[in-house]
Amino acid sequence: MVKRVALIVLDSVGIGFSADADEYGDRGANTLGHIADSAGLDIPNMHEMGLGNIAPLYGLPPMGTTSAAYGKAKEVSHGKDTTTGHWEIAGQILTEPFPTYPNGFPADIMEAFEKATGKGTIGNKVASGTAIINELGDEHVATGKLIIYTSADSVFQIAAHEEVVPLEDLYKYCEIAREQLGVGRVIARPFVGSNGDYQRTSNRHDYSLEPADNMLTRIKAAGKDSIGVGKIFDIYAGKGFTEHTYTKSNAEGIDKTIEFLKQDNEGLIFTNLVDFDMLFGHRRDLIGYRDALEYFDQRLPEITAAMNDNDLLIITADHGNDPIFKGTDHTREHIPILIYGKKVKPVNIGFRSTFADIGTTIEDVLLGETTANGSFASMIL
Ligand SMILES: O=P(O)(O)O[C@H]1O[C@H](CO)[C@@H](O)[C@H]1O
Ligand SMILES: [Mn+2]
Ligand SMILES: [Mn+2]
Repeated sequence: MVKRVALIVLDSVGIGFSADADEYGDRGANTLGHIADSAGLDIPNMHEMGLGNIAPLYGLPPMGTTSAAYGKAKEVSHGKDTTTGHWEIAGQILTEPFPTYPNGFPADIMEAFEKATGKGTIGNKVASGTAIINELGDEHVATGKLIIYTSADSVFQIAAHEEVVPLEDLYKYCEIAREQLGVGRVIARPFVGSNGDYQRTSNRHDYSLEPADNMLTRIKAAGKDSIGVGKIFDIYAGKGFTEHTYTKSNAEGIDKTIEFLKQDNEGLIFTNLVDFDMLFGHRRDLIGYRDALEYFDQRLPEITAAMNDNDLLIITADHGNDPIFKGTDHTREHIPILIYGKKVKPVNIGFRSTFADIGTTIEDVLLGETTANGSFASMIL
């Protein structure tokens, strides 16, 4: 009987564009495939688990026998952002996409925000976060006006210098925007530096819309532990958790996951490792992305060593972010699924028709019931 599941989302680690990728301009994208092909990928642990059995990956040929069950899934929801991907994993499918603003936010939205915060704004366009703080940082420091920007995702991002706008104030302005807007996420983007040379800090904070009832709320309602590690808590707007901890890096996210695994808990430990996406995917940093994957793989044995015999470890992703693809945005891709556990049969769970099969399976094994079809529990246990 499975008492505990550790679910780790490698943020943006997609495994090839999906059939509907054209709708997103993403035909040809393949995050893992292109990294393996262009940079070489030395990840013996995930290879052994069956990563190369899911889809062709250069240098990672399919294994005859794998150490984990493996498969992949496609996204049904309309959207390719973090919130949409995570919500679908937990069982909530978005038929109406969150609104996006490819031409910046309309005047009425900006006026209402300026009025409620009492702050002026600059920017208001689609931008890369590291580029726009260097472009507009000096003006922001001189005038105190908040830098507002968005992307292909449904995001309202507010960048401000930590010494010009205290963090508390920045977070307050984000809360105001959260109340005013229907975007998927409002994101605080604090930075430091001077004279055209600015760097973001790890005090980023995300404000998501509140999800419907999902895997998390049902696990919590059943009296089990529901533990969030990293930005997981924010992605679900804090709904459905019994405990959570923020992290500042993939390394710390892995440390915290191991700490929780060593504790006496029962239920779900749910971790998001965002560096893949934030530091490397959006920056189109192929080598950085490759190195981050190799680092995770090196630490995988520490994670599995901290597991009890009846625990399950599920490694997956939420969308793609191919570091050699055009632009700097997410890519519409399938997600890999690896399921490891002492009692897991190392089978191919196939190509799942929705990310939600992951959450459905977790509810199936932890609660003994599901609210949807799609559990692969009977294949692996
Ligand atoms: O370029 P930066 O600021 O990293 O922003 C990226 O991060 C956002 C949220 O993950 C995405 O929507 C994209 O805009
Ligand atoms: Mn993401
Ligand atoms: Mn992202």
